[in-house]
Amino acid sequence: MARIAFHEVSKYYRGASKPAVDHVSFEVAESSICMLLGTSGSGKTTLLRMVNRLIEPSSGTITIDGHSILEENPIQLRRRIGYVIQQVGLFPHMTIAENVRLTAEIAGWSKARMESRVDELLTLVGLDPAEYRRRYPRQLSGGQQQRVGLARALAADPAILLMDEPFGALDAITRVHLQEELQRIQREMRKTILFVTHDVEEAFRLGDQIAILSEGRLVQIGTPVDLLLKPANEFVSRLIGSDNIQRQLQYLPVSSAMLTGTEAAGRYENQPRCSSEATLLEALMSLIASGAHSLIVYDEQSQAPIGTITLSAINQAITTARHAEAEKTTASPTH
Ligand SMILES: Nc1ncnc2c1ncn2[C@@H]1O[C@H](COP(=O)(O)OP(=O)(O)OP(=O)(O)O)[C@@H](O)[C@H]1O
Repeated sequence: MARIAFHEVSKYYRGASKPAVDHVSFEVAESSICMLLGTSGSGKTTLLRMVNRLIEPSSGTITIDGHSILEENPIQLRRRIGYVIQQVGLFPHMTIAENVRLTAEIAGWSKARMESRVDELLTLVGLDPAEYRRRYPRQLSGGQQQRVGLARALAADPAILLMDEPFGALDAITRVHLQEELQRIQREMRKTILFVTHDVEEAFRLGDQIAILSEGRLVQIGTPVDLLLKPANEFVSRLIGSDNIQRQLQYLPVSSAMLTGTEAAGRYENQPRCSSEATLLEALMSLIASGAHSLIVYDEQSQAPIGTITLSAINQAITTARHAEAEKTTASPTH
């Protein structure tokens, strides 16, 4: 259990003319990933670090499962919250196993349990324990060190993970590998994750929800599809590139372009199939690969046919979204 709720949270740093975080309210559902996305200085890190009380809010409340974190001892609180940062921060004079074990020790695991736990964790993050447990941090690449950072954060089995640009310093290929690893681990572990990034692609790839911040304020929060289909204003639209064709294909569901009823009538015979949960890109690839004029869209749960999808319907959906965006931009030149 770990639902995080922010209620009217603000942070004023001493001497600053504006708040770093300004009356922010939203919730992160249990076992979900919420990405904090925004330009530099928008308050992402400040908001994140208020959850484990490395920074105290000036006003407002933060609750975990309905209980205010301000009423909890900060040390106890941090024991049940994993924290991963870009600089990793491994102890250089300790082996990898010792670095990971330290967190498990703090959490009070028995000695025997700890040994197997370290190996389990290293395996979980894709490092062979036999090869890596005796190495020192300097003998690991940046990506491998970040894997250890994740293992260490998971060592005490926290329900919550706070991640602050953990993959920001890695090259693009390693970053995608680690994002995929995190997705795999999350399918198994179901943590509640708050993840700071300024990389839109990363936010879309990992986020169940994306919270968009600007100048300390929460501008919009929603699923990647919500943001693509209904960006709250031009700032959001520009930030996420809502008119980016590739992004639309990658993230919009088949349902946003599907033909139903009379439009689709008579087309259910002998056509290749496509799941209702597929993306437009997956549908497009199937259309190209099969050479078919259309695909029958099947409901993922009931397996009943619910419509069809064609190349021109996909084109139409994307064109409509782009026109809607262009009209919005013309109507409201400022955000
Ligand atoms: N300790 C501090 N004292 C005073 N001001 C601070 C402090 N830490 C951050 N700030 C200011 O608060 C604002 C928000 O900073 P924060 O680091 O939370 O933003 P961010 O969105 O995480 O930025 P970045 O992506 O560049 O890390 C910035 O204007 C920053 O200068």
